[in-house]
Amino acid sequence: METPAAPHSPAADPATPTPSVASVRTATVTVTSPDAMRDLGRALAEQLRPGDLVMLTGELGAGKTTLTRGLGEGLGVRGAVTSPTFVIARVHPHLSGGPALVHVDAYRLGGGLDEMEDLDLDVSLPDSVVVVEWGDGKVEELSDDRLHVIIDRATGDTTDEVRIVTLNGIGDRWAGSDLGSLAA
Ligand SMILES: Nc1ncnc2c1ncn2[C@@H]1O[C@H](COP(=O)(O)OP(=O)(O)OP(=O)(O)O)[C@@H](O)[C@H]1O
Ligand SMILES: [Mg+2]
Repeated sequence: METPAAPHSPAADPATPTPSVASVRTATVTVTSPDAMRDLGRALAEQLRPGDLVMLTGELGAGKTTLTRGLGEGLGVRGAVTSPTFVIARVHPHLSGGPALVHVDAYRLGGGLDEMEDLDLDVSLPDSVVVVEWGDGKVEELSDDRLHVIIDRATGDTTDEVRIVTLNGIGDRWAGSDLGSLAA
């Protein structure tokens, strides 16, 4: 991954400062196919680290699981990511010592945090990347910091495959993040 030039870089002209991408903590990406959604997941995985919470918001069939599939591929975890409909959470261990992916379908999780901890997942959440579908209003308390990903179908879309994906990094964790690079 490219490192942005330091502010004092001799190459930078002080008269025409370029805005620092490091401060971007929100981004909007237009995704035009399921494959592109997967690619976005792979790219996003490069920015994730152990302890991160990713909350996915979007209607039925928006593409939450498709994005998570790309995340799993990008992270390098075991097992294909599928819809966790019949289990509340599925753990995908990392293949070579990195963070596991914990994929949660919070739809039937009534109480939120307490139940999540009661699931007895046999994995340490601070050492994992936790991705939650249908978690709005239920899992925010798991962490002060979270990446909220909102997937909307484009209105008036004729192909029915266009999605507008908005990423909002919330909390100190995301303050210096480079989400803007995902929109490139
Ligand atoms: N741009 C796109 N991104 C993602 N999926 C798309 C896109 N265009 C079409 N699709 C299709 O929409 C469906 C998305 O399914 P997916 O399981 O990822 O949605 P979901 O948001 O997880 O749904 P659920 O709420 O049921 O869990 C797939 O059938 C996929 O092929
Ligand atoms: Mg899903």
